[in-house]
Formats: sequence, structure tokens, C-alpha cells
Amino acid sequence: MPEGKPNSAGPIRVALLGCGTVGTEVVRLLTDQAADLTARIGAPVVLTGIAVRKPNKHREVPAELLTTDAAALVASDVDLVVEVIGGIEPARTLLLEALRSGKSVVTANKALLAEHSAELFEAADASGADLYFEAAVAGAIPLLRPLRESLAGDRITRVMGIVNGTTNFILSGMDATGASYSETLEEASRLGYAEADPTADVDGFDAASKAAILASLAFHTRVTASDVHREGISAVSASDIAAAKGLGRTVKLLAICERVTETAEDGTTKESVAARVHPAMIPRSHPLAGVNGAFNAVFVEADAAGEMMFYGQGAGGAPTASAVLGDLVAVARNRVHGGRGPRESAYAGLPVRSIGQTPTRYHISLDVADRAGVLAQVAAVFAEHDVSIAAVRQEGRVDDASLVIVTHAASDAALRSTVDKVGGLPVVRDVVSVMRVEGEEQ
Ligand SMILES: NC(=O)c1ccc[n+]([C@@H]2O[C@H](COP(=O)([O-])OP(=O)(O)OC[C@H]3O[C@@H](n4cnc5c(N)ncnc54)[C@H](O)[C@@H]3O)[C@@H](O)[C@H]2O)c1
Ligand SMILES: N[C@@H](CCO)C(=O)O
Ligand code: NA
Repeated sequence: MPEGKPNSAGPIRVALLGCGTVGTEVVRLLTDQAADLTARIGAPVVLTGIAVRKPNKHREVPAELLTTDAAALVASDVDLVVEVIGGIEPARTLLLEALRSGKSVVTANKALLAEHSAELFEAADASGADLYFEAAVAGAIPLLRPLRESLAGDRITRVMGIVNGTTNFILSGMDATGASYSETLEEASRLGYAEADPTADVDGFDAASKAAILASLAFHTRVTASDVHREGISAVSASDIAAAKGLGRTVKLLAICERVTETAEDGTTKESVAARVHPAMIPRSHPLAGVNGAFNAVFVEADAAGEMMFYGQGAGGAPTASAVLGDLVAVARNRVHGGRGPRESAYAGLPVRSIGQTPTRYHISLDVADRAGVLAQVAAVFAEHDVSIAAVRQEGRVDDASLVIVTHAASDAALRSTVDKVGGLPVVRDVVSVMRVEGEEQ
């Protein structure tokens, strides 16, 4: 259908691709809320088919709608394709096919959007179709639409938050009860938070995809997952959690997207963007420290609006389906009444900086020999690498001591070489924990 042309012909016909944790809940909401959806859209929604891989698996959905031929379903007479399969292929090919033939798309697939948004938006623009993906970042929380629409008149400077429910569930479990990493991961998978392959969660890939989507929207620049510096939580140990607790902090996996403005000697300014995902110690008094379980929370800072925080359920079948349905209603309304949602806006085209150029603060915890001059030796290595120390705490025991150092902002490279050299000092018995620190005054 040409862009902006109202569909007064009848119902909105929807194809659903995938029927796992999220897909099942999408079908339930479509069924339970059919009358309200019709009233809100101005036309009834008809689910014409559900593409699945295993048709004989027990599901609480109408069996007559199931098909294993997703391509044929996409090619059939539908207005809208909802994709909740996940992963790159076959989702990419199916959605490109849908968009090229003028069918609007709603997807929860952050992995796909973080790699292939350019070609997907191009296909949508060519045919005048819509591409909506609120469920892809922070589950139920309305976040992408506020960034894309409500804040379109402002200048966003920073987006920082907890965007992966599985890792937050694991870290808050480890912090609260001392539960093991594997126990909490199993529970997160059972509750439907984890990705099909949970290494996407624990190794930070899922959060990096979300950071790429957030940075792209916030800074009107195309940022892909490979532009995002990524560290997961698999190296976060019980010692890190204990060290954080001892300092009145907790460990969270953060996604941080920043607009960086540098002023040259001649007064000219140069802007770039940086996006990173890594575990960080934050003070227990920080609002993100109280975000537990599969909840997500994202701070947005904009010039005129100031600071905003978005908080809610970031994972799980029903919360995610809520965001999918919200997009479905928006896209269906566009079909019924004419018009189109916002297109990709990458006009700023800012350069993306690497983590090596982005200074952060660090916490380092060392087991050292408890004798005179140790602190001086350690401090000398920091000075040699130009890593400035903000605070030091030493706790002596009978024949050894623990030394906790918090640095001022330092580059990743400088910190790594400092830690390597400090770890090699004869007076240092063990480097217990090295972790970035966020959420405090510089
Ligand atoms: N679960 C969540 O909390 C959550 C939250 C936000 C976004 N998402 C995203 O939603 C999507 C779906 O997640 P999920 O948790 O429902 O995953 P899931 O693994 O529970 O469901 C995906 C389903 O797709 C099916 N599938 C695989 N290949 C297929 C094919 N070729 N044709 C038809 N079906 C096929 C699988 O058999 C599976 O049942 C992913 O992109 C995920 O990242 C999930
Ligand atoms: N696996 C994801 C699902 C929500 O995107 C998470 O744990 O946050
Ligand atoms: Na969302």
C-alpha cells in the first residue's frame, strides 16, 4: 500500500513469526484484548498465521494457525508482520521480504536491529512501510518512542542504564543472597528472561545490541553492535561482589552511551559518540543500585529536559508482549488512518570513539605484604602510568594486608598496563578485583 494511504478496506491482517516466550504472550494479548484493540485501532486485528519451527510442541495458541513455512506466511495477504523468532537469519531475510512488499514490521529483535538496521530502514523507506521495535530495548518500558519522538526537539547527551534483565537478575541474586552464578542463571532461563543462548546475556552481547540501538536513536548516528565496547559478567567473581559491598557499592552491568564534545586549542569543538557495556561498581545509594531482578532502568540526560529515569520490567514474556502490542496498535493505526511512523534518523553521522579513548574510573583491590613502603611502591606504578589515585584504603592483617585503590578517570590502556605492572611487584600477592566505577563525582 502506498505511504500514507488509509486502509479502509477492512481488518488488519497480522502474521506472527515465532511462538516462544514472547510470541505466546502476543497471541494471548491479541485474543484477550481483541475488542479493545479494535476500538483503539479503528479496525479489527486478525491473526492469519503463526510461523513455528516445531508444530507439535504444546502451546496455548490456536493450532490451525500454525505453519512451518514462515516465508509463505510473509508472502501471504497480510498488512503487518510481527517477528519474535530472534537472531539474524532467517529473521533478516523474512523481514526484508515483508518490508520490500510494503508490509509493516514490528520486531523485538535487538540482535538484528543492532547489525542490520540500515538495510531494514532502507527497505521500509522504499515501500513506505513502518518498522517499530520498542520491545527490543528494556522490554515493557516505553523508551525508544520517547527517544525517537518525545525528545526529538532536545539534545540528548547521555543514556546510561541497566538494559539486560538476566544479568541484573544474576548480579542482584549474588549480591543479596550470595546465590551462585549458575543457580541464578538457570532461574533466569526458567522465567523466560534469558536469550535462547544465554551467553548472549552473560557475555554482554544483548546489552551491547541494545546500547547500539539507544546510541543510534539518541545521537542520530548509525551505531552498530560492533562499535560498542563490550564486557560481560562472566568474570565477575564473589570477591568482586564482596569488595563492592565492603565499600558500600554494588556491581551492575551498565550500558553507557555518551555524546563527547572536545574543544581544540583554537576553540573549535568536535563531537563524537561512545558506547560501552561493562560491569561497574556503583554506590548503594545510587538509584540504579535499587534496580533488582529482571527490572531495567535507564537514565537519559538532555540539555533542556535535564535528567529522566525510565524504569520497569525489562524482560519476560508478558512485559515484552506489552511493548510489541503497543507497536502493533501504532502501526495498525497508521494503516487505518494513513501516515507513517518516524524513519531512521542518522543525519548527524558522528564518529564513534573506541573505549581506549574513553576514560573511566577504576576500583582495584590488592592483597599485599603488610610492611613499610608497600603503598609507596604501588603508588609509584600508578604515577608512572599517569593514573591518578582518588582514594586508598589499607586494612592490615597479621602478615598481609588488603589495599583498595579508587582512581580518577583513566584510559583503559593506561589502567591495564598499571595493573599488569602492579600485579608483578613482589610485594603484591594477588590482584583480587579490578572493576570500573560509575555513578560518583569525578
Ligand atoms: N524473552 C524476553 O524477555 C525478551 C525480551 C525482549 C526481547 N526479546 C526478544 O524477542 C525475541 C524472541 O524471544 P523469546 O524469548 O520469545 O525467544 P524463544 O526462544 O522463547 O522463542 C523463539 C521461538 O522462535 C522459534 N523459531 C526459531 N526459528 C524459527 C523459524 N525459522 N520459524 C519460526 N519459528 C522459529 C523457536 O522455536 C522459538 O519457539 C528475540 O529476538 C528476543 O531477543 C525477548
Ligand atoms: N534476554 C534479555 C531479554 C530482554 O531483552 C534480558 O535478559 O534482558
Ligand atoms: Na521498551
